[in-house]
Amino acid sequence: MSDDLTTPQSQGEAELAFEGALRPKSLGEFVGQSKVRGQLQLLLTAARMQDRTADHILLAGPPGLGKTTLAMIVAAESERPLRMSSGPAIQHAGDLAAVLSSLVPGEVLFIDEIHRMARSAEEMLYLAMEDFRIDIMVGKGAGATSIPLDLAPFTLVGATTRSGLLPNPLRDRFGFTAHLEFYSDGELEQVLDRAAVLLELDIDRESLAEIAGRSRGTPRIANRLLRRVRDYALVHTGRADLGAVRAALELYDVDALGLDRLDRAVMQTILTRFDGGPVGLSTLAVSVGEEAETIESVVEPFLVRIGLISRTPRGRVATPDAWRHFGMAPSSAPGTTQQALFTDRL
Ligand SMILES: Nc1ncnc2c1ncn2[C@@H]1O[C@H](COP(=O)(O)OP(=O)(O)OP(=O)(O)O)[C@@H](O)[C@H]1O
Repeated sequence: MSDDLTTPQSQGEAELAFEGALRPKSLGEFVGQSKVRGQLQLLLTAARMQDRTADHILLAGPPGLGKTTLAMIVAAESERPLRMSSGPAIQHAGDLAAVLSSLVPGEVLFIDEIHRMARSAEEMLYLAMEDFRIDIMVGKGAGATSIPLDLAPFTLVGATTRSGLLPNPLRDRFGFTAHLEFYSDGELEQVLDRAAVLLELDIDRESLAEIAGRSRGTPRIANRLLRRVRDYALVHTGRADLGAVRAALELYDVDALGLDRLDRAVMQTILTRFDGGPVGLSTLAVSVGEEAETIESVVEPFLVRIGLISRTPRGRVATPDAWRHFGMAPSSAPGTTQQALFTDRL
């Protein structure tokens, strides 16, 4: 993926430090997702009242909506230590055994991108989640034996952008699955307001609303756009007002709907090369030179959500709103789309 300002994935050390400073530390500070907050609050309170570890929790949803933040909050609210790992870091059952066997009682284990864990580790995790026990294989072939190892009780918090890829036996072992939704503009305004206070940035409500409207329902993107607006105000205008917001976001190619370069490339491909679709995911990915997974988990949910494309059994189709947004008329016969009419409105 490119280094676009609107990429919902986190980008590098500087952003990690910035995000760390802005992360809400408790459920009370966490903006939006009120249903999930209520569900988590109940689960954690019940566990605390019975002095036991909370049930395992699966956090599902697109990147940048607060899964890591919620895992940290689960540990903080339960007053337990937190261990962080990720699916790509667990490529063998042994990697997982090393983590699990070193957990202290009650620890919260966060596994980000849990759908990318090795299959052999997944199987080890089933037993660990259910019985707090693993079987360690020693030796190979006919002489191999398995040695049972008891684990300290722990709470697993798994995060995934692709819950559909998790095998059922793993999904079933989570006591609770939280489905995180994109944030409303009003909720993003609250996220931005809180961030502006923490960054000591003087910015008016109208400007916050403008940034919120271009943030693709994603707090990570909202905070990142705010940072660029802060830079713009510092270098050019001296104040973070509506003019600075519009100029900064135009400079970074973020349009009025929050579409970025990749979104526009996808839409242009569907509209102009495939006459509005339907077009299959892999064809689309090849046409725009991007991985199918990125299109499916990042670009498409947003474009569907704002009503520019719809998914049909035969592929992705541009909606009438998409033709309108891009100032184009749908063609009546395939291959005759009037590309000359194309104006990529900002
Ligand atoms: N509900 C929220 N209220 C305030 N800030 C939030 C909220 N959710 C997320 N953020 C902010 O957005 C940023 C990204 O959040 P986080 O890292 O938790 O997302 P994520 O879903 O784990 O993303 P990824 O899947 O890429 O790991 C953080 O800086 C965090 O402070």
